[in-house]
Order: sequence, then structure tokens, then C-alpha cells
Amino acid sequence: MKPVVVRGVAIGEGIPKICVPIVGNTREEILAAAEECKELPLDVVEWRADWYDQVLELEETLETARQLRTVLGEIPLLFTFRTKKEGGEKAISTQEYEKLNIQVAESGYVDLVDVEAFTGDEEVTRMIEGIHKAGVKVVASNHDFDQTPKKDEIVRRLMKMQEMGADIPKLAAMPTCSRDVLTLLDATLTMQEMHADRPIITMSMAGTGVISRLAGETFGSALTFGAAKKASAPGQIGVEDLAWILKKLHA
Ligand SMILES: O=C1C[C@@](O)(C(=O)O)C[C@@H](O)[C@@H]1O
Repeated sequence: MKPVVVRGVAIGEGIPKICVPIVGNTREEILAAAEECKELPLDVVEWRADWYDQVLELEETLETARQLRTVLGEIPLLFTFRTKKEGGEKAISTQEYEKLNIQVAESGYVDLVDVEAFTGDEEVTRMIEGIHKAGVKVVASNHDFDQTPKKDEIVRRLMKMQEMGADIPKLAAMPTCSRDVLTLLDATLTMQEMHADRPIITMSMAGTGVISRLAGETFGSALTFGAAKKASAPGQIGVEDLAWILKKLHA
């Protein structure tokens, strides 16, 4: 399995990498959060741009991305617009979503772009091509905030993302019981052992699923999300604790 390397960070090798989301509403808040990130034990920063008030004004978004890049220096940056239907803050038309992701990639300020894998095959294929053309990596994603799909279905979705050319397939699911967490972990391990030729990311959300955010090295999830001040999804623990636990488990 080949890791995905961004700005020297090898995702898919060794300890799972830590990603901290930024969820500010204004440019000021976003840049202040980025400043704080510089002091934290993290590998990647995610800009959850769906929280940004001006995200649908492209020029403003590109300017904020530019300033984010300046603040973050060499820290890899993942750009994510999480749509309302997958648990995000704002609804967006498919056309606008496609344009936003490609233009942000072309700006050169970000290293990875999140593409929701079930947006429509044609649109996803075009986005992956456009983002790759800009020299940027694609994290394909799928979120189920109500339930945990069956193991075969989780594997099928991750395989589809891989087949469509995503660099890193990612799936987050909500457990309704502890066994759902086992299902998610089982699917992750099966994917890693039998199907994946690239890193994948999975997580079971909320309190019941926290263990899945810590166990990536054992079961095959290459990156885990931890919170600075404000979490972007249920179940993210503080980044300092996360870094400590991952290090202990590794040792
Ligand atoms: O896809 C994900 C994973 C996530 O939903 C989580 O559960 O940690 C958090 C999101 O910010 C990110 O885009």
C-alpha cells in the first residue's frame, strides 16, 4: 500500500494522522483558528468551508484560502464543503459545488479536496479529474448520520470511491449500538486486507463510536479527526488527548 504524501506528511503509514477541522463563520474566526492550530499536535488542517458565511462568493473564498495558506505555512490543508444532505451547514447546487471544489483546487492554496462520492457519477468523475489536473489530492467521502450500513455496503461504497479514482476513500457512519462500531471496524479491516490499494479513512461517530477514532492503526484507518475548540462532528475528542492516546497505542 502506497501512502499519500502531502507536504511531507505520509497518510497511510505508521501512526494515523491527526486532522483538526476549522469551523469559523468569518474570515477573522477562520484565520484565528488557523493560528491556534500551529500550536497543536496535528498533521493536517481541514477547512470546513460550509461554515464560512461568504463561501458562496468565490472571490472571498479564494482570498480566505490564500490567507489560510499563509498562516498555515507547510501544514497540509484539506478543503471541505460538507453539504447539508451529508450533515453540513449549507445546501449548495451540484453545479456550484463542482465549480467551488475545482476552483479552490486550481488556486493552489489547498493540498486535498473532499468530494462527496455520491453526488452523481458524472459530476464526481469530473471533479476528481479537475482536482487532479490541479495537482491536488482527492478525499472522497460519504456520511451516514442516521445509521451504520451493513458491512458489505460499507465495503462497496469505499471500493466505489477507489474505483472512481479518489486518492483516499472516507466513510463516517452513526452507530445505533456497540455492534455497529464493530461492523464499521470489520469493514475497515476487510477493506484494508482485501481490497484497498490506497489509504482509507473510516469512523463511527458519537460517544459509542469514539473507540473507532483511536483504533485506526489496528484496523486500517489512516487519519482521524480531533477537535481544537469546536468539533465538526459528534464524537471527536480533543486533539491533545487524541495525540497522546495514538502515541501510547502505537508504543
Ligand atoms: O468527513 C469528515 C469526518 C467527520 O465527519 C468526523 O466524523 O470526524 C468530520 C468532518 O469535518 C470531516 O469532513
